[in-house]
Amino acid sequence: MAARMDLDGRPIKPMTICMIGAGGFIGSHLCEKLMAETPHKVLALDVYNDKIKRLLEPDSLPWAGRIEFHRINIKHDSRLEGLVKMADLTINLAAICTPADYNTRPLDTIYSNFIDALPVVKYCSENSKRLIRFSTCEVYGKTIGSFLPKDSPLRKDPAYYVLKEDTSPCIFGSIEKQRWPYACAKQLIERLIYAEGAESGLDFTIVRPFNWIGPRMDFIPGIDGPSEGVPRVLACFSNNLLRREPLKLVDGGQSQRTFVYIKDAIEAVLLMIENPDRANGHIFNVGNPNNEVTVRQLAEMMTQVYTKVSGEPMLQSPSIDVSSKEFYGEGYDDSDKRIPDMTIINKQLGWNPKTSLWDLLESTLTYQYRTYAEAIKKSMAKPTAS
Ligand SMILES: NC(=O)c1ccc[n+]([C@@H]2O[C@H](COP(=O)([O-])OP(=O)(O)OC[C@H]3O[C@@H](n4cnc5c(N)ncnc54)[C@H](O)[C@@H]3O)[C@@H](O)[C@H]2O)c1
Ligand SMILES: O=c1ccn([C@@H]2O[C@H](COP(=O)(O)OP(=O)(O)O[C@H]3OC[C@@H](O)[C@H](O)[C@H]3O)[C@@H](O)[C@H]2O)c(=O)[nH]1
Repeated sequence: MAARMDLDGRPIKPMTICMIGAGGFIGSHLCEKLMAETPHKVLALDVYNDKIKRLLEPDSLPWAGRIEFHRINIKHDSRLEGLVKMADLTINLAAICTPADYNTRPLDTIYSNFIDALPVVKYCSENSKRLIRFSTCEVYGKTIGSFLPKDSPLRKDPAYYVLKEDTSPCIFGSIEKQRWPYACAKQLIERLIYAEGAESGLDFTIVRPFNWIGPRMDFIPGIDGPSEGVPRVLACFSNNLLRREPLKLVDGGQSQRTFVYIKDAIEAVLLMIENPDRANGHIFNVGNPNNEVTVRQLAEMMTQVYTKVSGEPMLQSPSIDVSSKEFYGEGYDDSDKRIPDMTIINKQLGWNPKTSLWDLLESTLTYQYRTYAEAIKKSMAKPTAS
């Protein structure tokens, strides 16, 4: 492998990365990228490894010896400190991060996103190790514009909705709205890490992903996850399409999101990993401001793309409206609109997303169809117990 250069033209030294949550959606793509394109070594920590199994076996793989899986629950495992010490850099991805869990398991959500993340910060700080912490765009909560009267012309002014790392406030709902423990826990750990940087000199980078989507995201209920489980929207809609059910639009599907292709986003993370001088001390939005849709538009586009990749005809009524109470239960609330400001990541790392929403849905739904269509047909053909 030719020597890799950083953005300032210096050769990049091979490093050891302790990746916590490496078996998840983002972790699996990051491991794949690091194995295929870099000389770095990964200590992959997770409770599951299904999504990275093909990187771990067999021993003849070109990167064998550079990735090591450790089945560890970071809540209670004394091996964690030793693994952080062995690495040059720790990346913490571990979290409960599906909205259906926030209002139904708020305690687990707070523990997972704050309490369980504390020792990782402590070990990095005490041992002078660099930390890349995965936070979320949800720390912004709702936009300022959402509080303006519906007909206010200011709602069209980007100053009232574009989300900037260094100036936008974090606006959450009331305590009864249990959508927000996740965002609040993520915000507090960001503040703690920032304070460790200021007071103890911790080298940190905070990543705020804006709806990264692609293959291997979450699970398909009843196939590789619980039948009653509610994953994030990409997997919910994929499941509906695969089962030929209408897509469920929560509260009319009026909320807006910007979606970025996982492979574009991983490029940004690799730049952070390999350019510490440009990434340390920064908080980065990572998203695609050009891919904004309402959830209703997302449903329409996914239906069209799925029809193309599967060759199956569209349903007569491709979507239905459901209330958030019915879908998520009591206490659900929502972010209205999420457009990332890209100034900081552009200036520091020169990164820009490339893939359009149509193209990323086409490759993702092709993957979903190839991976799950047969298994779903078989499971639906089985007689159900009466
Ligand atoms: N995907 C996105 O668009 C998105 C958006 C915003 C924030 N994030 C953040 O990025 C990170 C990764 O997200 P993802 O989409 O890959 O989610 P994911 O659920 O696929 O991955 C999280 C992984 O962490 C592991 N994990 C959880 N608790 C653990 C513990 N106690 N010990 C060991 N492993 C544990 C899980 O088993 C899972 O494999 C999370 O912190 C999430 O909050 C993701
Ligand atoms: O079947 C569904 C699922 C979801 N939705 C809606 O689709 C939108 C997106 O829902 P997702 O489940 O993907 O999650 P959200 O974008 O709300 O939050 C996510 O944002 C960033 C991360 O930190 C987390 O991964 C998660 O909290 C929401 O408005 C939700 O109500 C539907 O209308 N129908």
